[in-house]
Parts: sequence; structure tokens; C-alpha cells
Amino acid sequence: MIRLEHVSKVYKTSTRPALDDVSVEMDKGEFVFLIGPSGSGKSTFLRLLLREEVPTRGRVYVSNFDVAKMSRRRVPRLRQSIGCVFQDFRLLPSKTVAENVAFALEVIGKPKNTIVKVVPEVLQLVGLDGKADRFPTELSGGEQQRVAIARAFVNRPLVLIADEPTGNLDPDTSQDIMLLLERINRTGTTVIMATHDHSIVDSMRRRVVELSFGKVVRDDARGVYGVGR
Ligand SMILES: Nc1ncnc2c1ncn2[C@@H]1O[C@H](COP(=O)(O)OP(=O)(O)OP(=O)(O)O)[C@@H](O)[C@H]1O
Repeated sequence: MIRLEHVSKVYKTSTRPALDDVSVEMDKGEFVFLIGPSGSGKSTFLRLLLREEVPTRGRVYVSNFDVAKMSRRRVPRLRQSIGCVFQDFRLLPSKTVAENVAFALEVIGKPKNTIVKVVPEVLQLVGLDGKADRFPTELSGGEQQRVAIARAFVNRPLVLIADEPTGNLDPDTSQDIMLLLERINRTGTTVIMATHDHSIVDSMRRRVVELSFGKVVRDDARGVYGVGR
């Protein structure tokens, strides 16, 4: 599903590689935590999957896309197969909950009758039925993140990338969001989550890929955040 082969990334303005000879494979339906200290290369890893950056060396494959080599014209199709959730939610403030989710489908040209059908379904899945007509400012942080997850998932992506999705949430709300990501993972969607949250990683016991100075220094099938540290 996802494969990096000897991937290095050196940004133009930097001497040290952000990623340094990374080879890793993630299968369909896996739930993977990407951990490591600030600056270890997690965001760079995720940006390469989305073709927001291209590697300096190596190959990146997502599903049947040869991501680094594909033409610019095909990039939107790659991005349609990857849903993204961020720490800061990134909702459109002038649109309601339902409109935020619907917008993700409108921009990829889905017909109106499909949108009218699937938006309520996904809002129910994330536990937001009844809040469809609220604006983001009228929601709690946890509810806003649920909208962001609904928006990322409504097109049933193959992969869901979550970059610090619980970074702005309290521990209880974070647990609720993790339950939701687990539920989405159970539908067969591969979930890759970058996080600094020790307790979440320790409680979930999923695959842990740890980066340090751009290298993969650990890859545990059912890992915890820190081993002997
Ligand atoms: N656009 C860029 N231009 C130059 N250097 C960059 C750029 N983006 C990241 N870097 C550098 O690449 C390295 C890896 O950064 P990256 O953002 O991937 O780390 P991270 O693990 O996601 O960190 P954090 O946990 O703080 O988000 C760092 O040294 C960073 O300064």
C-alpha cells in the first residue's frame, strides 16, 4: 500500500537530511504511529506521501502511484486517495459542519445527489448528527476535530494521514478521537498518525515507527512510545 525505498530528503536551505535513507512498508489496513522528537522528519515523511515534497533520492509508492515520478497532472488523483487531519482542524469558518464536509466532495466533482446522501451518513459515523447546521466556532475542539475527520473520510480514502490530531485536545477528548480513528481503521483504511502523545501510543499498542535525525531507528509491530527511556 505504502512503500518508501531508500528515501532521502535534503531541503535546499539545509545541509543535514530531513530524511536519511528511509525504507519502510505499510500494508493496507494497518494503523501506524510515526513518532520521534521535533525535527526528526515526521512531517517530511507525510508530505512525501502527498507529493507536497519530492525526495532527493529514493522511491515513494502509495497504492499504485509512483509518487515521486508521477506527472503533475495525476497528483490530484493521488491526493483524493489520501485523507488528511491536522492538529489545528483547518475547517472553513464561514461554512457549517455539513457544508465543510460537502465541500470536500464538491471540489472533486461529486454529484449533488451523492453529497446529500453521504454527508449525513459520515456525520453520524463521527457522532455529529444533530450538529450539521452549526458553525465551527459553535463547536468544542473535539467536535471540530470530528468534523475534520468526517471531511477527510467522506470520500473513503485508502489512507488517512493524521498529523498530531490530538495535539490541541484534552486527554479524554483525545481518547474519543482515537476511538474514532480506530473505527475508521477497521473499515480497511490505512491510518498513519504522527504524534508526540506518549499515553495514546502506549494505550493503543499498534505499530510504532520511530524517526531520529531522519532515520528509522525503531519499527515495532505492537509498540510503546519509549522503550526503556
Ligand atoms: N521546508 C523546509 N525547508 C528547509 N528545512 C526544512 C523544511 N521543512 C522541514 N525542514 C527541516 O527538516 C527537518 C525535519 O523536519 P520535519 O518538519 O519533517 O520534522 P518533524 O519530525 O515533523 O518535527 P515536529 O514534530 O516539530 O513537527 C528539520 O531539521 C527541519 O528544520
